[in-house]
Amino acid sequence: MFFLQALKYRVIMTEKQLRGPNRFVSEGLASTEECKTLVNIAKMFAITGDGYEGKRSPHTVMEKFSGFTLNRATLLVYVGLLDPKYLKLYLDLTERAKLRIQEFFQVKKKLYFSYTHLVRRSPLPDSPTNRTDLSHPIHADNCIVLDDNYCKKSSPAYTWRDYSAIIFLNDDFEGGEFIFSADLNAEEVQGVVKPKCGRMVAFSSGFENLHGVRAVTKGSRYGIGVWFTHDSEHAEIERNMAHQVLLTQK
Ligand SMILES: O=C(O)CCC(=O)C(=O)O
Ligand SMILES: [Fe+2]
Repeated sequence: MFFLQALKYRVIMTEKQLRGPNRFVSEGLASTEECKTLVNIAKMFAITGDGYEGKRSPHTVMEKFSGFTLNRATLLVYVGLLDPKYLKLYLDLTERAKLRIQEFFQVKKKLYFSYTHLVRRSPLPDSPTNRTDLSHPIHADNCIVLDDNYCKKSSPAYTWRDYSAIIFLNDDFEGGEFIFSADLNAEEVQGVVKPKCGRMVAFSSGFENLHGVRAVTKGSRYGIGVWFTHDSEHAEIERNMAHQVLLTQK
């Protein structure tokens, strides 16, 4: 059902256009049908703060963040509230992302999923459309940026993350561009990625890849964040559970 449209996967931006190391943007990872399906599922099941320790607005007070974690998708299938084909699609799409990342970066060492998170970002009703804050301030994914020259690789940062990716699912909203920046204030933006169904931005998770998200000023932005690690201790156990649950559904 999900492969009605042949996918033409291709890398559209690399280090040169994005002006920094270990980063790329690709298209055609997901079909229109697949994006629509996942957006609809998220509309039904995303919960405020899911995957953000319950916080409604973890990155800016101007927006509401709702999540649909792999964990909850699995649970919903387990209790019979979600058709297993949707969990399978969630797994398949993110698996495709992993293969493409391994291919592009020529990853030789074993790579594990570490965390998978479908997120909706929506402006709160009273937030102005001309706001200048970011939906997600500039940060690195595996260390805490203390200043423009130093990133501390210690808790509460997810220090084990080696590669990061965002799979975008829609474009019917305003703002919400993903940006790579040379500095914490987004004064020197190196690359701008406009979300769109099937587009993916992927990069190594360290200080070399400072990034953030511009304010979402209208509508809702849906994307799946996927993080990978070489450290088996931090492999996503929810993914194994999801596969186990799918086996019992046959
Ligand atoms: O949603 C995005 O485009 C980026 C999110 C992000 O950088 C993060 O969650 O660490
Ligand atoms: Fe990030």
